[in-house]
Amino acid sequence: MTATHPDPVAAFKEQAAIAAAALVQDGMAVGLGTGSTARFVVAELGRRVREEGLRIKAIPTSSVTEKQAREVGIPLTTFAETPALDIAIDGADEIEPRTLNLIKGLGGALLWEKIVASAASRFVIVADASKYVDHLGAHCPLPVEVIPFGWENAAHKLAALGAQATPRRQRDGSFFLTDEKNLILDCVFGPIINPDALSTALAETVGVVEHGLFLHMATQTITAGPEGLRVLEPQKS
Ligand SMILES: O=C[C@H](O)[C@H](O)[C@H](O)COP(=O)(O)O
Repeated sequence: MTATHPDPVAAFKEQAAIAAAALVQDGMAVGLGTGSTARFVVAELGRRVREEGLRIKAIPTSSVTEKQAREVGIPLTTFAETPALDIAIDGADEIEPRTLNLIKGLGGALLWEKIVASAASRFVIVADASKYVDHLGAHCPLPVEVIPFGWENAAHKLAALGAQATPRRQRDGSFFLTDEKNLILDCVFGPIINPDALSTALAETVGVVEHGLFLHMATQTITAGPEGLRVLEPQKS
């Protein structure tokens, strides 16, 4: 299958997605990511299930992806049935190319995404080449999922860590709610020089359920851009 999308950035996403979907083999348990790039992965895996008889079972990372997976005919499983996954394939908002540390969650699915990624032997990221940055936080806010009760208190604590924290809202002004009915605080930290320290501080913040720093998790990134496909693995420090 080759990428066909008329929009060039979407075509790069589709190209990366098709290359990553080719890593999935018969019998695998697969984590299905969320977002505009992961959407192409789910579409391609669905095509392989229908046209090539690929036998897989999958766990989706959001209700949106679950709906798409059902529509394209991918059999779903649960962690009760399948506690470990062979591979998870997902998008990213920012990628640090040396470590493959990531920011994820601009689509609001970071909590289920991190659970699924942590259950997978291989965590493959698909993206267009514009997602590479020198330092995480350079362009994107860091999404932080917090429980609704006392979210202002959590925002205050995040401000003390250096963030400008804004609750994500929908077009009608109401709060955006995650699949777990939590809120997202979009936190502008600027370039994050020590992501490990920030990750630890966020994990210790009461009221924070999870955050969008995915550190030391990605085993491979597959990106596509004007220079073609690029496959990276984390460099040993
Ligand atoms: O919550 C959303 C996810 O982390 C997405 O995988 C991420 O935002 C990348 O999405 P996209 O492929 O649409 O840029």
